[in-house]
Amino acid sequence: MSSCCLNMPNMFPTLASEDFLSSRCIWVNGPVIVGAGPSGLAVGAGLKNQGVPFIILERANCIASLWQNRTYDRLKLHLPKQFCQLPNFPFPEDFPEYPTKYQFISYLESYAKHFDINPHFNETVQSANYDETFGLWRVKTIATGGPNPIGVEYICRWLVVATGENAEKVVPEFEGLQDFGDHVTHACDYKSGQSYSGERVLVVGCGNSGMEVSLDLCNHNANPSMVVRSSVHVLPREVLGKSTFELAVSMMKWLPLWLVDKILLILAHLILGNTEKYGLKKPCVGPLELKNTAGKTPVLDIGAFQKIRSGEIKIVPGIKKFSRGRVELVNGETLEIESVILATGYRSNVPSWLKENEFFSSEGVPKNPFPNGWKGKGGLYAVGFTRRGLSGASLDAISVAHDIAKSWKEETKQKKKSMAARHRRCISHF
Ligand SMILES: Cc1cc2nc3c(=O)[nH]c(=O)nc-3n(C[C@H](O)[C@H](O)[C@H](O)COP(=O)(O)OP(=O)(O)OC[C@H]3O[C@@H](n4cnc5c(N)ncnc54)[C@H](O)[C@@H]3O)c2cc1C
Ligand SMILES: NC(=O)C1=CN([C@@H]2O[C@H](COP(=O)(O)OP(=O)(O)OC[C@H]3O[C@@H](n4cnc5c(N)ncnc54)[C@H](OP(=O)(O)O)[C@@H]3O)[C@@H](O)[C@H]2O)C=CC1
Ligand SMILES: O=C(O)C(=O)Cc1c[nH]c2ccccc12
Repeated sequence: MSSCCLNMPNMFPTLASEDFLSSRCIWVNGPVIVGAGPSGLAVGAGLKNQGVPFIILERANCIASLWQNRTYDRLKLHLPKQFCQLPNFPFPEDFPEYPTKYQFISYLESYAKHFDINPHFNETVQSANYDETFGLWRVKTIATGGPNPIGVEYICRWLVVATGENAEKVVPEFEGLQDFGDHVTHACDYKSGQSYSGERVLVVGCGNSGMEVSLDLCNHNANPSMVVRSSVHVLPREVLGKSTFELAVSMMKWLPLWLVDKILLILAHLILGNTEKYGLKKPCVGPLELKNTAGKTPVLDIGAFQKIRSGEIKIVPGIKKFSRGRVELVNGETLEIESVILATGYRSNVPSWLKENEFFSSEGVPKNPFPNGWKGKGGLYAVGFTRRGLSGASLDAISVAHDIAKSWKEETKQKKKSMAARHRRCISHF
């Protein structure tokens, strides 16, 4: 058992909270991990391997909810599989170079089963506070799995934040969007272009989501116009049959970042031609530098660019305003459209629940850059905020599980020693 119910007011009088609905307060003998995505599962696996008990709290009703509930049907990993597997459990050998989302989900299900990880589903963390007096975290949740929602409070020494860089969708405000009509969807709710067949669709945003949604729309006989309001790097997913990402990783071992960026841009030019000619202005900063500094992922093209070149995907500039069935662009052009898909990205939700501002920034990511952003003070940890996708999450998870296991073992040993001493004192009294 990793946790037990306590009558908290007797044990820690100052920790009891009047304004909290809950009748349940649970002491966790180990860390509380928030989020059962790849990051949370990878930390759980590392802790299991070292015999450390823990609990995982997950707001959804399943593991990897981003992948299961908030991605479209035809999604594939866009980095080769060796960069996407989690620690201590390789992908099955028959997986293709770029596994489908269903293969990835099935791998994650096997991962959880293999390490016997059983998250608490339907439990959303509402707040987490550090109690300086006791050196403990108080994590409050609402559990909605039963007939009525109940509040639960967990008390623990270690808190692992694994809620991801993509926890909430970004929905920008546009003038007149409320008058446009009902057909406005965020990319996280887009499943397939099937229901858009024959429609004129405005796709807002030209990151990997905007590009891949536009491509999928084309493949279902819809007519997408994609908004490029600033700039974007488009790289081919592969160069002469070899993954561009893998090539970049190899070059990074020998060459400085700026040079790798230059080489990537030359290769992209050789393979795709001049992308700027089609309205895809390039950022001033190179693709990897931009990923590292601003978190903006370059597009790894899987076919959208060909559709842009052929005119099947139309590129349009920024949006001025919407009206019923229409959008007006900053260049004065007006488009008649049936639907809007907002491929406008995601953000962290950490600031909404973690009461801490030393380790995490106001954007909800660790302030320290990679590789130093995984450990805060007072037993606080972060996994999966490196802007380095699944491989970054795996590296974090290994460091975090190792560090927690070390201090859990030390503290457990000390607790055992003091209990033995107390026991001896008791015996000597008789
Ligand atoms: C469409 C898409 C495709 C991607 N493809 C790739 C790829 O090919 N390769 C790659 O390396 N990366 C890719 N990424 C990046 C992606 O961030 C990682 O793949 C991965 O999902 C990150 O794992 P995570 O566990 O950190 O976050 P998530 O997968 O987002 O998991 C976080 C979990 O925390 C839960 N949660 C959030 N808030 C709370 C709360 N308050 N209480 C309880 N639970 C909470 C969420 O429900 C979620 O299940 C992609 C991202 C997107 C959006
Ligand atoms: N196959 C795969 O593996 C896939 C991976 N992903 C990953 O998921 C993550 C999220 O990607 P994505 O969803 O594309 O989000 P991104 O944050 O990468 O892109 C958001 C896009 O929306 C634009 N945008 C934001 N606000 C506005 C606005 N008000 N008006 C016009 N445009 C706007 C941005 O433009 P600007 O740059 O000007 O701010 C940008 O082009 C990335 O890491 C990506 O790599 C996504 C899809 C597929
Ligand atoms: O798909 C993503 O969002 C990722 O973060 C994967 C990723 C990590 N580093 C990169 C550099 C270039 C393109 C994708 C990635």
